[in-house]
Amino acid sequence: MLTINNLHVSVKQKEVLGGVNLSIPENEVHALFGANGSGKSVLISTIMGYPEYKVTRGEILFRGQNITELNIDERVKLGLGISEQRPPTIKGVKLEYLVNLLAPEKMNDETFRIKMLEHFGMDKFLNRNINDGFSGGEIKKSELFLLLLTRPDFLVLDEPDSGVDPEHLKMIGAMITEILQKKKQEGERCNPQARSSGLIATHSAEILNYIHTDKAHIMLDGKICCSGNPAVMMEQIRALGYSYCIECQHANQEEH
Ligand SMILES: Nc1ncnc2c1ncn2[C@@H]1O[C@H](COP(=O)(O)OP(=O)(O)OP(=O)(O)O)[C@@H](O)[C@H]1O
Repeated sequence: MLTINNLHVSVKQKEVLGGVNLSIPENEVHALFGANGSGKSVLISTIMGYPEYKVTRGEILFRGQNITELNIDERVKLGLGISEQRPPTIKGVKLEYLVNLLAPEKMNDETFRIKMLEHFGMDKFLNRNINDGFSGGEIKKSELFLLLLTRPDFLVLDEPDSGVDPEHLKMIGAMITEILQKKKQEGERCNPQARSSGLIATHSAEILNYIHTDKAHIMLDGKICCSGNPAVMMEQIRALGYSYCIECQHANQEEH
């Protein structure tokens, strides 16, 4: 569904991604690990088309279409959606305004109001400016809530578990699972196996206790250096740290 070929990205004339290759098939959710500054957020921002990140080489394909040169809004219309690591505070714009803009019919839908607004505790935030004075966990919830309204076909999440306590983590996991539920087409029977695809950057991998991920990748110095089973990889990172990835990569380079 998403294919990235030899992606090189610069910011302020400095190369920060140096040849990323990644492929995420339909119905799969992948995890992205990597030390601080390894390039996870840059990769995610480039997938979404944030203009400060300049693609100098390579391409991003979404469902076979080259989206490398498309604007953010064009990518969103094609079905990409993001929850940012540090979303902005928007003073003067109430959350309710965005909800009405994105999905006006939902506000009059009783099932939605009970299931989504009350269950996820979002009703009390509707009347507040977006993210203004929200706690870290509340910001994550509010981002995911907006994604729940649009249910993108491909979800990009930048550290949805950072700064979230264990109880809220469970709720964040439930929200992500709900977003990933494939939109049911009219007349189509619900297939619980069918879900949207996604890429989740995480340090702690705590969120992966609540969401099934099919594969994980480790970023090192602006490249994906390793891919494999998410649980096994996280166990190795916990035991050996990212310095082991550096040693492993050096050993591989010498071998070749
Ligand atoms: N706007 C920017 N201006 C200058 N450098 C940037 C900018 N955005 C990213 N970088 C640099 O790109 C590199 C990768 O940053 P990135 O935010 O992708 O790391 P990360 O893997 O997400 O780290 P963390 O886990 O700490 O969030 C870093 O060296 C960072 O300083």
